[in-house]
Amino acid sequence: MKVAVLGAAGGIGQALALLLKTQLPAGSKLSLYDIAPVTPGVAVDLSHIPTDVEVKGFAGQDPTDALVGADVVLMSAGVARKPGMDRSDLFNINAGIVRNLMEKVAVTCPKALVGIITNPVNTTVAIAAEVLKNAGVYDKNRLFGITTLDVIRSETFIAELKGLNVADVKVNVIGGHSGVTILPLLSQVEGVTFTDEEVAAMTTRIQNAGTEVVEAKAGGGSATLSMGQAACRFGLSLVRGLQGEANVVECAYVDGGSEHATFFAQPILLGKNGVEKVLPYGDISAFEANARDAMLDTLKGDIKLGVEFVK
Ligand SMILES: NC(=O)C1=CN([C@@H]2O[C@H](COP(=O)(O)OP(=O)(O)OC[C@H]3O[C@@H](n4cnc5c(N)ncnc54)[C@H](O)[C@@H]3O)[C@@H](O)[C@H]2O)C=CC1
Ligand SMILES: O=C([O-])CC(=O)C(=O)O
Repeated sequence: MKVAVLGAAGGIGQALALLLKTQLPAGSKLSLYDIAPVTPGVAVDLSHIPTDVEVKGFAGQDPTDALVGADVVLMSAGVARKPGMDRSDLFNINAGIVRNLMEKVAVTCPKALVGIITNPVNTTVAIAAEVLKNAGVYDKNRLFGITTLDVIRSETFIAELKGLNVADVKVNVIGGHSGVTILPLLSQVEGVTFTDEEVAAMTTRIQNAGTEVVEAKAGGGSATLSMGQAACRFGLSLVRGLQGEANVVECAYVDGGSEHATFFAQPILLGKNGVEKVLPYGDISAFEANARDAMLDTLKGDIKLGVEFVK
């Protein structure tokens, strides 16, 4: 199994690479790419950790060498938010970065499962899809916007509020990955009841959790360590699916035939070809149905921006 991380010298990339070096199945290969010249050194550093995962690092303008033979590509290349910015403010720089990297993915490892971390995810995933379509290699089951950070935040915050063991808390987060498009389905969390006030406050906290980190880091970037953990969880789930493990389910932002929008985050069953099955997200409360319907214009606008950028 070969996993490539693009943007590997950054805050997320280094945390993710460390977690993958220690958690990928024995015999895996980890390929690190970033434009930053330090990247081969990051790989040498990691290679001194005694696990059976071979690490190689690549720097420079061309990711091709890092992508050859990749089964999974996780992309966090790009710029991060500073206080006062919205995720959509990253579009101007990150749209071109994602397009250029995806053009290389399309040529070098068109069958790889690709997980996009780079913001604004609602838009960058649409960009990635258009690039793959233009290259004639698009498979909607192999492209994912990684929204796992919204899931792990939800699990953490709910466990804290309700005094639960976080390992027992499971929650689906649907929609997209910014502001009102992030919708945790609190009504489905087993063994927990929330007052209306708690639902409103918890939903807002989860939607604003990225900003919480951006403000706390005071100009030093956005979530990197929790995102490293989230991307590792999702990347390992992709690998487990590829290896034929049964019942691997994650929420992700996919082109899954949703009635709501071309791309929509919801639970998916992962398998040997990526998305095995898009799962229904189940019954939701009136509050959640309202929030879902209210987000759709924003989400569709974000997607359109990505499609038009490539056209
Ligand atoms: N999906 C999600 O839930 C989350 C997404 N993010 C996003 O992830 C992205 C990365 O965040 P950080 O790692 O904190 O940023 P960072 O600035 O620490 O790292 C980004 C890395 O990308 C590299 N890079 C820039 N252009 C590149 C190119 N053309 N090819 C290869 N590498 C390139 C930079 O050299 C840098 O090492 C941001 O867009 C951020 O908004 C952040 C947190 C959560
Ligand atoms: O908020 C940001 O800019 C980074 C991000 O996507 C998150 O932490 O959820």
